[in-house]
Amino acid sequence: MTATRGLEGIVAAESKISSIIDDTLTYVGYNIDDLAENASFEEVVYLLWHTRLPKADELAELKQQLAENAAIPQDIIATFKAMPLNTVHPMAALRTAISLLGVYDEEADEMTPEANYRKAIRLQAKISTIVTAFSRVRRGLEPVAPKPELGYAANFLYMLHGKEPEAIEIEAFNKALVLHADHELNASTFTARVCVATLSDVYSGITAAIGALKGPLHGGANEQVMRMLSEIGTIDNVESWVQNKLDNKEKIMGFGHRVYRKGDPRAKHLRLMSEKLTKLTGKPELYDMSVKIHDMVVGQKGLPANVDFFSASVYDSLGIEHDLFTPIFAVSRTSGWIAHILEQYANNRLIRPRAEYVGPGIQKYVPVDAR
Ligand SMILES: CC(=O)SCCNC(=O)CCNC(=O)[C@H](O)C(C)(C)COP(=O)(O)OP(=O)(O)OC[C@H]1O[C@@H](n2cnc3c(N)ncnc32)[C@H](O)[C@@H]1OP(=O)(O)O
Ligand SMILES: O=C([O-])CC(=O)C(=O)O
Repeated sequence: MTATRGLEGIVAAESKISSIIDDTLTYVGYNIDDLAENASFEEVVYLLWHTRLPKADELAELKQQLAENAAIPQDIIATFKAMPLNTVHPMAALRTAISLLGVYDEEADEMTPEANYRKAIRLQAKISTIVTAFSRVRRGLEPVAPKPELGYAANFLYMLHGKEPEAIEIEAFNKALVLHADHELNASTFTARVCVATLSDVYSGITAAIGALKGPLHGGANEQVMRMLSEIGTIDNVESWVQNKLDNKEKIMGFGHRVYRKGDPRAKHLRLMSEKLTKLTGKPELYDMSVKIHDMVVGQKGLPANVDFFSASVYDSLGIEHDLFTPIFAVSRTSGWIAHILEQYANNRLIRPRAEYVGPGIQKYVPVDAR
C-alpha cells in the first residue's frame, strides 16, 4: 500500500453534479461561462439539487420557499451576542450557528429524501440571514429581516447593509454566488460527503464542510488576498513585495490550483467585475495592483489566478468586511455541498480509505516507571 499525498489524482466518487475536464467547469453539463452570464443563483441552486434547470413555476416556488424560510431562531442571535465579538472569526461563528440550527430542527435526524430536501431549503434560506446577522450584531446593529420580494443575491446585500442594493451590485453579487456554487470534489465538499457517508445528518455535513472551507489553502484564501492587498497598500510597493515572497518561496494567496493547469475559468469573470466595480467605487488602484501581482506570479511561476484572487477586490468594492469573504463563499457553496450530500445519501457507501503505515515496527509495552 502506497499513499498518494493529498489524494492527488484519485477519483473518489461518481457525481452528476459538476465536472472539471480540460480546465472547463460545468454544472450538470452547463458551461460555467454560460451560467455566469445568464443564470440567477436560485436557478443554479435548483440545477444542482435536481440536475436540471427549473421551469418558471418551479423557480418561483423555490424562490418563495427560500424567502419563507429565511428567519432564524432568536437563540442564534443571542449566541452571537454572547461571543467574544472582537476576536471571533465569522467562519467560527458560522460553523457554530449552523450546528446550532441543527439543534433547533426537529427533523434533523429524519433521513427520508423528502425531509432532507426540506432541510436543504431551510439551510440555504437561513445561511444568508445567519452571516448577515452576525455581521450586524458585531457592528452593534440590529439584524435586518429579509424582504421576500428581493432575490437571494439582493437580499444578502440588503440584510448586510440595511439598504436595497443598486442593480450593478446585485448583478455582481449574483455572479459571484453562481461562480462559487459548486466545484466537483474540492476539500470541503469531500469533507461533507465523508461526514454524511456515515449516515450522519445534513447539519453535521454542512458544519464539517464549513470547517474545511475555512482554511487559507481553500476558501479562506479570499480573505488572505485582501489582507495582502491591504498590506501592499500602493501599486509602487507591489513589485518588491511580491518579489520578496517569490524569492523566499512563500505562497501568494489566490494563485495555483490542484486541478486546473491553464487557469481557473471562474477567475476571468471576477477579474472583469473587479475592473468595473473598483472604477465605480473610486478605488481603481485595487484592480491595478491585482493585475500587477497577477502578471508577476503568472510570469515568474506560471501559476494562474484561482477563484479567490479577483473575488477579493469584488467583495471589497461591494462594501463587505474582509473577514466575511469566506462566509460568503460558504453561503454560495452550501448549494453545492447540499447537492453532493443528497447525491451521497441516494447511493451511499461508507467512505473509509486506508493509510500507509510508516511508524515503528512491533514494540513491547514498558510500564511508565520503567521508561
Ligand atoms: C477555492 C479554492 O480552494 S482555490 C485555492 C485557494 N488557495 C490558495 O489560493 C492558496 C495558495 N495556493 C496554494 O496553496 C496551492 O496552489 C493549492 C493549495 C491551491 C494547490 O495545492 P497543491 O496542488 O497541493 O500544490 P502544492 O501546494 O503542492 O504546490 C506545488 C508547487 O507550486 C508552488 N505553489 C503552489 N501554489 C503557489 C502559490 N500560490 N504561490 C507560490 N507558489 C505556489 C508550491 O510552493 C510548490 O512548489 P515546489 O514544488 O517548488 O515545492
Ligand atoms: O476545487 C478545489 O480544489 C478548490 C476550488 O477551486 C473550489 O472549491 O472552488
